[in-house]
Amino acid sequence: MAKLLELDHDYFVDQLGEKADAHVRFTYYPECPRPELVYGLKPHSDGTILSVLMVNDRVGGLQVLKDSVWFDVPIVPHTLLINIGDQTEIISNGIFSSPVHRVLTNLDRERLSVALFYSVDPEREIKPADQLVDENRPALYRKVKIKDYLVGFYGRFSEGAMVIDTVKI
Ligand SMILES: O=C(O)CCC(=O)C(=O)O
Ligand SMILES: [Fe+2]
Repeated sequence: MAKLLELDHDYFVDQLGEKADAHVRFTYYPECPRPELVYGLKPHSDGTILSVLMVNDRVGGLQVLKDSVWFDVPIVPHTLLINIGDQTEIISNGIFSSPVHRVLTNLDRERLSVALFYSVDPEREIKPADQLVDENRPALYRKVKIKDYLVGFYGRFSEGAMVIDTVKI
């Protein structure tokens, strides 16, 4: 990613800091008698630098939003899905975007996923990289402490709002 943005090759690694956070979420989605009424996971973007997702290789349900249309994420067995998160969107000044995604429920099949979330040290602040800001492309996001961002994250998520909107200039 740093190479594509013409940043120092370890730019993102440096941003992570000494106490970068990694955690894992196992999600079990049971069968749902009314899938048209219930989300497995409602629309959100991940608050991370990157998320690595291992999805069920038989039951779909993950969808990604592009140009106001929901697309099914195809199932590719034995494949890990790498998802860019909000922290990367902020640091890249919007050049990489953190996709909005959701999970649908399934009438008669249960589903499992395992997600690994990688984040900057919660005590650090992030902002768009100086090299990606100039008069033609001003900073699109304000500086934010990761801890504050993630605290807001779960509150905003439960309200169905997009947390990244809170740091947009
Ligand atoms: O279960 C999935 O396929 C996606 C999980 C997800 O988006 C998340 O945990 O943030
Ligand atoms: Fe997610």
